[in-house]
Amino acid sequence: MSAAADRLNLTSGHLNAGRKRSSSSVSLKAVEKPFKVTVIGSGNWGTTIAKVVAENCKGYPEVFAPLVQMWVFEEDINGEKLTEIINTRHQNVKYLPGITLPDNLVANPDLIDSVKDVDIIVFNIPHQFLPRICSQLKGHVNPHVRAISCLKGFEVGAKGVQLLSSYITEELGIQCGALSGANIATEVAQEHWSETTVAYHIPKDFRGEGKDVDHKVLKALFHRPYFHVSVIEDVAGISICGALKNVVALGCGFVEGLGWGNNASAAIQRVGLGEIIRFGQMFFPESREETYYQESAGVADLITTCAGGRNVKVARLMATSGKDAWECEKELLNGQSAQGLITCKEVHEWLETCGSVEDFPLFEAVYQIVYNNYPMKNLPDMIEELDLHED
Ligand SMILES: NC(=O)C1=CN([C@@H]2O[C@H](COP(=O)(O)OP(=O)(O)OC[C@H]3O[C@@H](n4cnc5c(N)ncnc54)[C@H](O)[C@@H]3O)[C@@H](O)[C@H]2O)C=CC1
Ligand SMILES: O=C(CO)COP(=O)(O)O
Repeated sequence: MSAAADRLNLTSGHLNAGRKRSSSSVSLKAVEKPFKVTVIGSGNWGTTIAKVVAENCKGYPEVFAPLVQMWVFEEDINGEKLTEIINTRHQNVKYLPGITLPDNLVANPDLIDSVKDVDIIVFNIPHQFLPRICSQLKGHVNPHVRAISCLKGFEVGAKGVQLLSSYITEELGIQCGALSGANIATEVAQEHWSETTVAYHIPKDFRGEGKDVDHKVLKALFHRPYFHVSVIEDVAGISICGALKNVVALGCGFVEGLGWGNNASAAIQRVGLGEIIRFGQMFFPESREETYYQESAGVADLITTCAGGRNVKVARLMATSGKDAWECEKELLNGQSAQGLITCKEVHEWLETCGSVEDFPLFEAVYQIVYNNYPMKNLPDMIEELDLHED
């Protein structure tokens, strides 16, 4: 095969604005053995990312095995199995209705079978389910498998606060990066243009170009004409922002639900961005401050989530109805998860453990409103008081 024929060109037309990141035009060598990919998760974002990945695996058979499996937490939908509906009608009628899925995407209810002989696992489930999924997968995943986590959250436990990618690496012994960005799932599924950030460290046991997953392979796996990918190294930075912007979005929902308008929402986002960056600097010093400003996973994700995500909707309903968070989540989301409700508790527990609650007054205020019924209208004072205390 000639050098030219042996290379694959993926061009996005996406400008690199002088940042240190992967090129938008990827020249990719055909690989020794096409990578087999499985997506674990089939919710709103899980199904959307499975669609993206399946489109690329079909489009680049020199690089990826065309058939992509999606592990589905099986459910009965009006007497039919969700997996059967997906495999026959090519729609996830519960979590991504109205979107046709590629026919090379196969739903599998058997977690262990779905990762058999796989090279790349894309994790995409609500983060509260990750520990159980990892414990089930233990012993069934080869150490050379590579992974990307699309989850937004942290794992807080005996080991302190952990990135979910690090948790996957520790539990399964596999290298894991992250994908995070300003990506409301339904907009991506409808193929409206958006950007995202993938972050991945090349592991010590990297087997070489054409044999192992590198930044070019990841770009080929996720980049679509409607979904522009930048690949960087800062796994911590993109993961911290992805997790914490959900907490900030709850704060925005409270002030919007109270009818305070755009100025109040912008104030919450300003304070929130400061706390996100401080959290990164205090607990993940390897994260890079420029990631928060320059990448889709940074301030852009904060803006889109606070404008139209599920967390903001749940918090708005809490404010307008007086119902608690769990009732509002149930009423609005039909089985989907507002991850900020769990993350604000995990963050509170971690900050309490290390005596840093007062350094994060917004995160603390959101926690107190969700779990201890503090009045939302006191939010400005809760932030202000703690700010003064800090001085
Ligand atoms: N939906 C969105 O717009 C975006 C979501 N994310 C993140 O992606 C991650 C996954 O979110 P979604 O796919 O939207 O999930 P989702 O919020 O739609 O959750 C529903 C999923 O959870 C599954 N599930 C329910 N009980 C389960 C159990 N016991 N064990 C395992 N799975 C169970 C359901 O089967 C379904 O697949 C989250 O961390 C979220 O923050 C990131 C970007 C965008
Ligand atoms: O992460 C998201 C957008 O990037 C989605 O946010 P919500 O979970 O609040 O819908």
